[in-house]
Amino acid sequence: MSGVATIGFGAMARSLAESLGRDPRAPQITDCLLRPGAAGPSGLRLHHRAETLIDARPALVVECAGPAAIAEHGPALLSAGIDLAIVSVGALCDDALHARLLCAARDGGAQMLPVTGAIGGLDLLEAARLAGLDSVTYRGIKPPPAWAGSPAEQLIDLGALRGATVFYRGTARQAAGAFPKNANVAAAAALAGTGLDATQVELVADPEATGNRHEILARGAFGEMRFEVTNRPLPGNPRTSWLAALSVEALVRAHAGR
Ligand SMILES: NC(=O)C1=CN([C@@H]2O[C@H](COP(=O)(O)OP(=O)(O)OC[C@H]3O[C@@H](n4cnc5c(N)ncnc54)[C@H](O)[C@@H]3O)[C@@H](O)[C@H]2O)C=CC1
Ligand SMILES: O=C([O-])CC(=O)C(=O)O
Repeated sequence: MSGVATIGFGAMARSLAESLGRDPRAPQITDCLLRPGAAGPSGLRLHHRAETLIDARPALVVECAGPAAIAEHGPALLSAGIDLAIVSVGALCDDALHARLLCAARDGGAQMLPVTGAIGGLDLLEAARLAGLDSVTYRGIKPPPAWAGSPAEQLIDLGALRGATVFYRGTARQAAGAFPKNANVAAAAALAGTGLDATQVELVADPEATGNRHEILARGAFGEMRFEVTNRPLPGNPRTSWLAALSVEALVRAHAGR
C-alpha cells in the first residue's frame, strides 16, 4: 500500500495536496475519487468509482467531500481494509451510519480516523469526561459571507446585520444535520465530550468577526475549561478554516510516520 487518496478535490484537498507537495519527504496525494463525470486535477490518478480506488490500494483515504460521500464510500473502503480519515465529522451524527462504519472497520481491519479539524481542546474533553462532564457548549462565530449558501440565509438577512447575531441554537446533532458544511467541529466537540444530544450549540454571524471563531465552554468534576480559536479561512473557501486542512495534514503525516 502506498500513496494517499482524497475523496473530493475542493478547497481542502487542494490545500492539502499543495502543502504536502512542497515537502519531498512527506507522503503525497496520488489518487482522487470524484463524483461521476467530474473533472479533476492533472497529475493524480482519478477515480469515479470506489472500486477502482480500492484496487489502487492507497495507504490512506482522506474524505474531503461532505457527509454524503462518507455514507456512499466509507463502508466499502473500510471493509476493504483501507484506513479512512473523516473530515466531515458531522456524518457520524447518523447513528446507523456510524455503526456501519465501525462494523466495516472491524471487519476490514482498518482504522476510521475522525480529524480534529478547525478546533482544539478535544483531548481535554476526552480526559475530563472520565470524571464526569456537567455541560459542554460550543459557539461558532463567522463573518456573514462565511454563512452564505447555508440555512442561515433563511433565518436572517446576512447582508443587513449590524452586530453579532445568534441565529441558531440546538444540540450538536441538530446543528450538524442542519449545517453539514459548518458544524463539523460541533460534532467533533460533542463526540469528545458529552455526546451529540447533550452538547449545546450556538451559531453566530458577526460582521465584525475577523475569522472563523470556535469556542468551547465545558464544566465538570475536573473544573472548567474555556477554549477559543480564531481561524483564517482557506483561500478557496471562506466557510472552511485553514486549520482544518492543517489538521488533516498532521493526521496524514502521523499516519505515514513522517
Ligand atoms: N472538521 C472540520 O473542521 C471541517 C470539515 N469540513 C468538511 O470538509 C468538507 C470539504 O471542505 P472543502 O474542501 O472546503 O469543501 P469544497 O466545497 O471546497 O470541496 C468539496 C469537494 O467535494 C466534492 N464532492 C462532494 N460530494 C462528493 C462525492 N460524493 N464524491 C466525490 N466528491 C464529492 C465537491 O465536488 C467539491 O469539489 C466539507 O464539505 C465539510 O463537510 C469543512 C471545514 C471544517
Ligand atoms: O472550517 C471551520 O471553521 C469549521 C467548519 O466549517 C465546520 O466545522 O464544518
